Amino acid sequence: MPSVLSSLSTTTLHHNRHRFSSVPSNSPIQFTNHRSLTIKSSIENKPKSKPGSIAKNGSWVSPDWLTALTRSLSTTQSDDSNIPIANAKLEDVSDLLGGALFLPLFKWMNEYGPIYRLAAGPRNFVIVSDPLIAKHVLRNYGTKYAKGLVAEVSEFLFGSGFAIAEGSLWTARRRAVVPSLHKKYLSVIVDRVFCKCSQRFVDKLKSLALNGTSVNMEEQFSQLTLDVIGLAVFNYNFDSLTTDSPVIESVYTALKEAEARSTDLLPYWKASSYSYHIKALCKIIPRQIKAEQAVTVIRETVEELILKCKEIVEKEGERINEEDYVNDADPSILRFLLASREEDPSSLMKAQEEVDRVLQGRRPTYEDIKNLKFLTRCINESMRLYPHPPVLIRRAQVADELPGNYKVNPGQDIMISVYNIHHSSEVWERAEEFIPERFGLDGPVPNETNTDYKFIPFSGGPRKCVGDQFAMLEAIVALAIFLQNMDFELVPNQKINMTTGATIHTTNGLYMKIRERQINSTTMSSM
Ligand code: HEM
Repeated sequence: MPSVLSSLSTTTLHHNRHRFSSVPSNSPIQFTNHRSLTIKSSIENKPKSKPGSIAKNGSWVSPDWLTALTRSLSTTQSDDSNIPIANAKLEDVSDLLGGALFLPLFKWMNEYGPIYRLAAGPRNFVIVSDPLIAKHVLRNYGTKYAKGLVAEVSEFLFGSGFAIAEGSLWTARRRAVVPSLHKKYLSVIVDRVFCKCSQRFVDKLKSLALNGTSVNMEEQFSQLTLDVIGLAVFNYNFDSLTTDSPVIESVYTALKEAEARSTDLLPYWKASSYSYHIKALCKIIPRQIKAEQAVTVIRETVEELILKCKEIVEKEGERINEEDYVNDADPSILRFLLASREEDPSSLMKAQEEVDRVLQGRRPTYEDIKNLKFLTRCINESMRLYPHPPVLIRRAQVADELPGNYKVNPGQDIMISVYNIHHSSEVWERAEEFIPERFGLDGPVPNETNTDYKFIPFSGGPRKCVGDQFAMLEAIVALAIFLQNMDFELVPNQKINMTTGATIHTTNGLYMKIRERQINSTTMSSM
């Protein structure tokens, strides 16, 4: 584990490289049957507290100022929770506030175990890195747990939108949206939307390849995603592949603001709803000005889309509820898969061979997807290593006892670190390595149920992502068409730092040299 810790402390993907390799037949990570995976479990493991760093029942030794603050806030309550308290250091906290939120959480998991308490600003969070505790919390949404803090800090962006709504409003919206993402709809948009947008995407890349310039692939994939969601959900052509769109930057800014609000020492933005003076203050604070401008761009775009959509629907004589639209897609599964390309050309070659064999040079159809098994596992494995969002947030509604005999009080904020669960060596063999075969090519596509919450990129329980099939199909089609048409290599010596704005992305982009691929048609047909 020390090597993992040291590589993470650099907070760069560049240093945190994965060695790709295949799983030997005697590996403990195998499908035992077609329904479930056998993977090491972690719940039996007791917290690995360092001697002297924390005392039993949460009293602290050598607390930093933030830990001390938590203590002062909670001294009135007796802590019989059994949950160890992480000793937050100033340097860790600056990482937490300005950089990639999930990296210090991983560091503390290795010090304090699969559950610990952490002070962040005036709040304290219980950080969960164990699949069974995550399962308990996520599945008990609606009875024992709510979204809580997520709704509070994102209200400025989403209003009472679907993703953060609670109670009967959420139930009604979920019931309305889920049926619209059914198989028939998905099979139609594979050709009409995913293939169409991906083809435009590679056509643009081919022209960029002629210039020989380095291409920021993160930006290109973000534009592809925006085009897909515009066309699929709103029947609207953003055409952001050929014209600049301010929406992507605005979404990043707004999500970063939501994340910052969850750990702000002084939640002054909250007071703006009742104090004129503080409201005025928000108008001159640069971070708030930027956030407000971003939200305006997003609102105007969404309003324009809804108007267009209404026109279309009214022509077709149907009614539509404007708040039932969502856009949660993010292409990082693609870009991080590509980032790993340099480290094991054999995985890339295997994926490219599969694409050539299955597609024989044509565009993918819905029926082809189930045969692109290795490509799908590469995406699953990328989502294990780079889950976005890397943390899920819930708030306890009642007193509860978590698996492992940990107690939480009503109102307790909980962060489920998906990143920690996915990177834990207690949960996964060779957790830091990129091994697409770990999921087994002939078994089911991994999800929270068949891995018992060890693999939860789309969350689990009642608030699980409704767009998981949509997102997977989009990624498979886009990547298949990309690999079919292009060869690429990372621009050497670039530092690829991770950051978060609710989801994982890079700080300065991800640059690649790309060129059009020459496919030998005789080789292809002989496969
Ligand atoms: C790779 C892409 C995606 C990932 C990793 C992802 C991940 C997630 C996760 C983790 C949640 C649950 C958050 C929680 O439990 O608190 C979620 C919720 C949601 N996602 Fe996705 N998502 C993706 C793409 C999409 C797409 C394409 C759509 C729509 C077509 C979508 C629609 C939604 C909606 C509506 C919710 C809220 C569900 C609810 O609260 O009941 N997502 N997503």
